[in-house]
Amino acid sequence: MIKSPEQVREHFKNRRLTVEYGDALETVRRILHQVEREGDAALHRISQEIDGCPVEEIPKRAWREAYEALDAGLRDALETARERIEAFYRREPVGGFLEAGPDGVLGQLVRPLDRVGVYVPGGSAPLLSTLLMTAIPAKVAGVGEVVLASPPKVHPGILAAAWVAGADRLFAMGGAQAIAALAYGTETVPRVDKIMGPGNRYVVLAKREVYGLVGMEGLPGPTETLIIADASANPKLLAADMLAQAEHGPDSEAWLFSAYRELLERVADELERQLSDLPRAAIARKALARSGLVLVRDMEEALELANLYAPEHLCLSLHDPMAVLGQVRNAGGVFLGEHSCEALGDYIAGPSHVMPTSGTARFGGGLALRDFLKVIPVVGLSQKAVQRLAPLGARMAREEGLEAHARALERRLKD
Ligand SMILES: NC(=O)c1ccc[n+]([C@@H]2O[C@H](COP(=O)([O-])OP(=O)(O)OC[C@H]3O[C@@H](n4cnc5c(N)ncnc54)[C@H](O)[C@@H]3O)[C@@H](O)[C@H]2O)c1
Ligand SMILES: N[C@H](CO)Cc1c[nH]c[nH+]1
Ligand SMILES: [Zn+2]
Repeated sequence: MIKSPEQVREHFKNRRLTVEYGDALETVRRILHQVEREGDAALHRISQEIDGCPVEEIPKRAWREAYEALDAGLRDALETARERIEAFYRREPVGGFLEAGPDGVLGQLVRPLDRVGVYVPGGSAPLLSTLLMTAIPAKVAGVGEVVLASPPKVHPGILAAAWVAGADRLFAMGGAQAIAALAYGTETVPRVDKIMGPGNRYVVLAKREVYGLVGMEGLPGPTETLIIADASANPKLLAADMLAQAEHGPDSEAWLFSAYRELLERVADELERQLSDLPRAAIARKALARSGLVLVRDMEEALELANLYAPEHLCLSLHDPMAVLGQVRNAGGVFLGEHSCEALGDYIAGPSHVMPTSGTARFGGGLALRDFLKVIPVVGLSQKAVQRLAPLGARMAREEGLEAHARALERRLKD
């Protein structure tokens, strides 16, 4: 069960979108094409075929009723999560600038997106936390309209979370057909400017296919975690944290790297013990079979492999995690110390749990306020600056063979 660094290095080097496996892409393209061409008729038909019912919009009245029916414990949890997520994103620095200098005015306007679609997974579990973790930052950013999509039958917890997050509309639709509806628009579903949120292979592949027609924050897919542990770590907590991500789906991954063989052996035993009464044990076992325990030489090798893998979650279950934080280059999010576990990040720590997977943390980060904003540069040069800069621009234009550009610049020059 314990793997060597050599066994995993090649796998890590060749990592690609997990979602590409199988024939899902063909299915996704067919669904996208049908919804683009036929609108609502195809959307309802496909939803009926795959998810057993047509698409419907769920009115806000039903969200409020679901919220009012919550037990006090869940209501408190959702409200506390909302406060913490909001407070976190209010701290993100995103301001533009407009500065008058010797050359006139230069700056950047920062504007929220008009309409954003948020996909809330609901296939294997109703991820109401994902709704909060995506719709709340959208609202903090000032997005005009937040349109939610989640597979039918929508769980009451998702309706309540929509109410807590202050979203605008909610459609019971899932998978590639939901992404198609949000990207192309139909008679009933409004076309959005950007689609945010994670999902399974159908959702991720559909997002990738419609990129360009709409924006997106990235391609967050099946969850993954990589823990680096030293001798100070508690095997029971390590096993619990691995299982917390492995239970998401058979295509999830949960890795533990340590230079302490005895610790890995104790975690292996502990995994078996904890799996014995875990409701989603069968799913978790499949995920663990794709990942597992790795005996590394030392901390340096652990960090080198972690940066190569670029995990969604990097958990530093170390006596002194701050000592190695500076060496982390590729990760969706970092969790410091065994108490700051990833499951806290999933629900209530503050930062969104929507993070890059399948190695996309090499070039993308966790969901941020700026994902909901556009930056618009502003140019307002003075006459004096134009006299100095236009000849230089004209010279560059002629080098590019663009005479009209050069002349447009030279017409600004005063004798
Ligand atoms: N990276 C992150 O930030 C993050 C956060 C939360 C969840 N996740 C991941 O999101 C994923 C959620 O997946 P899920 O399946 O539970 O929910 P989902 O809502 O993403 O997918 C369910 C939908 O998939 C479609 N579908 C299923 N089988 C199909 C088939 N054979 N053909 C066509 N369409 C099909 C159906 O329309 C269904 O409604 C999990 O892998 C989880 O790990 C990631
Ligand atoms: N770990 C998942 C992906 O980051 C998010 C999640 C939602 N609910 C529980 N967990
Ligand atoms: Zn999780």
